[in-house]
Amino acid sequence: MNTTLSEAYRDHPLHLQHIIPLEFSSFRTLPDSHAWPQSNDDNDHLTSNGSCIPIIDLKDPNAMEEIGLACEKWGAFQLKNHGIPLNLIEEVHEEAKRLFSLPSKEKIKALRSAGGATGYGSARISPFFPKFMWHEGFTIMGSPSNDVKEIWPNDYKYFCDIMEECQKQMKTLAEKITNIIFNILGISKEQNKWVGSNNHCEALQLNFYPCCPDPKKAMGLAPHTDTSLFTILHQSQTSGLQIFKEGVGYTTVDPHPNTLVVNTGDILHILSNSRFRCSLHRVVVNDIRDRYSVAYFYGPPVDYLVSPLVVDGSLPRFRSLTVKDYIGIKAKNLEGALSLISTLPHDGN
Ligand SMILES: O=C(O)CCC(=O)C(=O)O
Ligand SMILES: [Fe+2]
Repeated sequence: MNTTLSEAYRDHPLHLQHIIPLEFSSFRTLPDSHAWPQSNDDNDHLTSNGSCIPIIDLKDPNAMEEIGLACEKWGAFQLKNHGIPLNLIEEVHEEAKRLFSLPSKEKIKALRSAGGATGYGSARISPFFPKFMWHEGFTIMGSPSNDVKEIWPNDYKYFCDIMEECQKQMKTLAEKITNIIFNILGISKEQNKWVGSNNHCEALQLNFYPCCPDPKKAMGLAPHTDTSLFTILHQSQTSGLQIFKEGVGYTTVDPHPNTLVVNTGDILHILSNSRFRCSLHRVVVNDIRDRYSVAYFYGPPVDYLVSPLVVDGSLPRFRSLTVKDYIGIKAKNLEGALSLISTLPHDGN
């Protein structure tokens, strides 16, 4: 399965300039290549503006109802009592720290290839923006051992074991969340036989946002929505993730150590016929501390036909298409992808 997700990306190669991150630690000032035009809403860096996404206890009897409301209102929620051991998450962050603190010439040994999916490199959305991001990442689809062996020939196994365990635990949690969400939407077991099998799409993404000399002008991760059904994310104790909400603007998601952020993605937005938002989010950086996050992207297999769920005689707002076709459209159009498959004129929502 993972090979097929990698294959879906192989058809859309990137240029090296959009894969190789800067050697960030060697810059005392922000290079022009990474200086973004400032907008008014950038003034609220690292301040929570009062309105925030709900924290939901997975063990609460009302969890299902709260998840439904959060997906409708925000396209995101934070989850506690999620079942993933905190020490495992901490070890993932420790391993990420071990990897990202290496000099560039070491990390480059595991560079994602132009048409590749796994490995070290800049964010996949980079080519869509005029400036570069203050970010580096490591993407894992399947086992990362071949790439990590290039960096640590005699010491790659611990990293791989931790990442594998993390993917396993994330998958179990993702299946629980999917069952809840499909229950809310009234999607039958027949339509979701892939849930709980090994026939699904998943990717683990380690993100690193180094401390930045001029954070107000820099961008950690530019605004985007995730392509997945949903994404489960853990951020280190440094804030930076912001979610956009109509009428509110960008809202900082404050980190809580034992809480995971769940962001709904494009596939869920299409499946729910726009009932659930796909959260537009970005990451801002700071000049005090490095920031790490780990994201687990989850969704149906690449050959799954994504068809909007129509209820009460409503019309489908998107044409049906396979996950692979959607990945292809998104790889060429990023945020324009939803509008391109919309059945309504001038509407992607
Ligand atoms: O670092 C974060 O908090 C967000 C990461 C993210 O949005 C992504 O990896 O798609
Ligand atoms: Fe994201």
